[in-house]
Amino acid sequence: MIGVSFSYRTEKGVMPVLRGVSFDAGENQFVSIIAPSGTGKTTLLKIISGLVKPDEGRVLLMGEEVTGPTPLISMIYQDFALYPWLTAVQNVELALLHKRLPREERRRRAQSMLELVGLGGFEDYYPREMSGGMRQRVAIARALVAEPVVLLMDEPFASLDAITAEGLRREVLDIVFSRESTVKSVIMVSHNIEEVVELSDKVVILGGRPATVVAQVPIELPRPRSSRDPTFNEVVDRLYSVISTAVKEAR
Ligand SMILES: Nc1ncnc2c1ncn2[C@@H]1O[C@H](COP(=O)(O)OP(=O)(O)OP(=O)(O)O)[C@@H](O)[C@H]1O
Repeated sequence: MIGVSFSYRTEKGVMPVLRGVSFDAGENQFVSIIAPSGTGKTTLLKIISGLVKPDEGRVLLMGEEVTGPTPLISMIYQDFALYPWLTAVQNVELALLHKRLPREERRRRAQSMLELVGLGGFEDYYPREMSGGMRQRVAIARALVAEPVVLLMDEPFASLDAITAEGLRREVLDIVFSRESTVKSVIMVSHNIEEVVELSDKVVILGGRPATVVAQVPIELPRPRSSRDPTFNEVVDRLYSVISTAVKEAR
């Protein structure tokens, strides 16, 4: 559960960014956050992950307050954030260093996560030898191997070409909610309304300055979802109109 307010303090003064932003991400729920650029989505993810402290309010994870970075919350970034001088398996192993496991066990867990994301056989590839889609799969494996309860994703498909993004989107739910994954909730920031409808159980719309939650919209389409389905497009159109009305009113 999240309920926070936050301002940046710079030499230019105090800039309120989030005001009373509050929502829940339940068990087995995929929640998307959608908002105009500069509204504070990335700031909100930093607060949820414990990297930034809210001025007011708190983030509760299974009833416990998040007071700093925790292995229970993993993050995936738009630009993958892999170390170029490490191989795929070494990048994934990095997320296990805090666990003080024997080296072989670390390697075994990293390898099995790479298999889960479809990269079995590519363990020794360096990021530069992989496509964007493969790099993002490594980042997903690295996020999952830490055994998080919550997975945060900051525009995870935005750097991928359309076809690669479509393929990875189709698989991502099966991967993050698979038996091998410990993830219970996913919170994704996205600008892409079709993507949000394809993946989400709930959409949280932020708007205004400072940003507040202007609407929360459940997406109740059966899965698997296809953008070629007319009811899918009706939901997309409805969400577009909710977003434009709500964001306009919040200005
Ligand atoms: N470290 C910082 N110091 C001061 N102001 C900041 C800092 N980081 C972000 N901001 C400001 O806070 C506001 C929210 O930024 P944030 O990056 O969270 O928005 P966003 O919704 O993720 O944007 P985008 O969609 O463009 O990525 C912006 O006006 C930005 O200029």
